[in-house]
Amino acid sequence: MGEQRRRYEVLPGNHGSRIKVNIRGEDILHIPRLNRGTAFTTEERKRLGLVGLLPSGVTPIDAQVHRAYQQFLEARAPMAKFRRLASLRDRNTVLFFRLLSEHIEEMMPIVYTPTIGIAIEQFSRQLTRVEGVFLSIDTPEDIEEALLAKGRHADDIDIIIVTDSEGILGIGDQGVGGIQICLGKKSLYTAAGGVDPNRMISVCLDVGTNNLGLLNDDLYPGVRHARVRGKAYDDFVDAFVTAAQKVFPHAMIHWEDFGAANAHKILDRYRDEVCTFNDDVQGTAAVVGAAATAAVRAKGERLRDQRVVVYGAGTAGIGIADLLREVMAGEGLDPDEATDRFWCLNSRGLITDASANVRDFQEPYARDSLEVADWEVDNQRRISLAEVVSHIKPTILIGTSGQPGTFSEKIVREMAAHVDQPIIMPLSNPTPLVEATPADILEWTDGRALIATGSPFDPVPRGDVEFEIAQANNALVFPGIGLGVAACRARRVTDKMIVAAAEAVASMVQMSTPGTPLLPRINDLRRVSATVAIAVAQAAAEEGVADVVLKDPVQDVFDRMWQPVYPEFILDD
Ligand SMILES: NC(=O)C1=CN([C@@H]2O[C@H](COP(=O)(O)OP(=O)(O)OC[C@H]3O[C@@H](n4cnc5c(N)ncnc54)[C@H](O)[C@@H]3O)[C@@H](O)[C@H]2O)C=CC1
Ligand SMILES: CC(=O)C(=O)O
Ligand SMILES: [Mg+2]
Repeated sequence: MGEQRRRYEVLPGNHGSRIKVNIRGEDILHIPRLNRGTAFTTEERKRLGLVGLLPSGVTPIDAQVHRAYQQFLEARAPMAKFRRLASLRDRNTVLFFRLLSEHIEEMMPIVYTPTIGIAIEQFSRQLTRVEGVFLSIDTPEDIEEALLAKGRHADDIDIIIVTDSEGILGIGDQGVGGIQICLGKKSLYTAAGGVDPNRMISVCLDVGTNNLGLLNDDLYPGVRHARVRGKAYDDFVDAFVTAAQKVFPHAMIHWEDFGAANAHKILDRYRDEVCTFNDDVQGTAAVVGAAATAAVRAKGERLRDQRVVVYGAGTAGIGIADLLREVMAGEGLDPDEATDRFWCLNSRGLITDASANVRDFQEPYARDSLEVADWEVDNQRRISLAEVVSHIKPTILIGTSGQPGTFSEKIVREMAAHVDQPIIMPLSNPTPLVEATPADILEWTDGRALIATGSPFDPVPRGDVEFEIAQANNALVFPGIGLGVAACRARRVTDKMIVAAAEAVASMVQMSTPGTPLLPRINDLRRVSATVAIAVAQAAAEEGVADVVLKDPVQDVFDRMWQPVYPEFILDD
């Protein structure tokens, strides 16, 4: 097996903080998981052959964190901060995660949305060493070798985060630059969910790109042709899943930012066969399900009584509708009644049974065209959001369209004219793509709206109240789902496990005073993730898909969470 495996081995237990090493000297400083820079004590330097390779002073980790944080602050622009953090991550794993964990609210917008969107767009220009596995559709025979090249054994990997980069956030096709979204998600799996960073790999399926800017850029490092579609694409994905299962049979495959045509299709193709999870479909659904549940509870209502408009009926939007529908069914609605609570729009307006090019996963939500026969259409023959809002008087409005500013003042005021506390969630990322800003929504609703956004927003002061804005981002749930799946060795990720994650998050929300957010705060991510993990593992056991039954779920999940502390080295002779 690979070189890295032989050079060191993370021993089980103790939160991943005992490591057997059989290398000495400079090699240790070059492996981020082993390196601790000037924090190596004098004694360790002697044992590990590091004498003379570092300045003689010994810096405790707290001082290192302080220094790294000052360097972070000195970097002004978000991308400069991003580069600082990426470079630290590539030098010293423990210090990077200690810093990130201690400043998660401040640094998440750098390692994740919105700054990650810029990093992805600038990938070709900013290219440095990137961690990850790149699989090319032009050489599918190399897939297994490439997965093995990471030097990990069958049991070493819990999560494979994979993208084909067609639908990166709301910024579309980004070619191999999409690997950065996998790295951002990977950082959060560890910082929030305590998944050992060595137990994950990031994969980019390079199937070409239809981004003409990239195809015409000499610096673009991906395969230089248009996206391959159809059978060749499906066969490539299949070859990847087969190889991934063979090489890492216990790993959950996390799909990220596939295009609308493939995301639901791939999930449906594999969900009953392998342990697999689509973050945009299921992770987003769980967090929005939690926010919606918390909001209706605060209003003393139930989800089954809501009228829901989904603006942007793609990967995320329909995932959300599917989950809310399942919760409504759990509250006693039959499936048709539950489906009838949704009005979904795509770029062609309201989806009806007369709409063209309706995708399979959207079809259940197509409205009866007779019901809307006398509604007005715009000059492109579409039934617009404004028209839907004025007829339906929705209680919940969800934005997953990637279309900035589309929740206009007129639309929001119209919604608020009929509903006491409208629930409005403009979820599109990164920040510039938000359908409406929280400050505007609060202004247009006289502070009555209950809001959650996909990217972070500052609190909004209004009169005596400061409104904290919930961040309804799948980051609040996917780390806990991955942790829970790994802890109980789940063979599948079922809908009930996703609903359990949503319920776990909703149960942590206390909306006792005006202005409190609809979801737990980002500072609380580690506790949220552990709570989600326990709920997911319990649901997996109830569903009969867990290979390991947790005897003491709290202790078992906590024991599994990797902690950013420098490891004890056990020397191999
Ligand atoms: N907050 C969160 O956790 C998440 C947020 N998102 C965000 O949601 C947005 C969409 O992402 P995906 O669902 O993955 O993309 P997608 O491409 O699968 O779906 C976008 C949908 O929006 C529709 N659309 C486009 N223009 C429209 C218009 N003018 N009016 C109405 N609908 C329109 C498209 O037809 C499509 O159905 C992105 O900005 C993404 O960042 C996605 C996943 C998670
Ligand atoms: C958050 C996320 O997964 C997205 O915007 O695609
Ligand atoms: Mg995504």
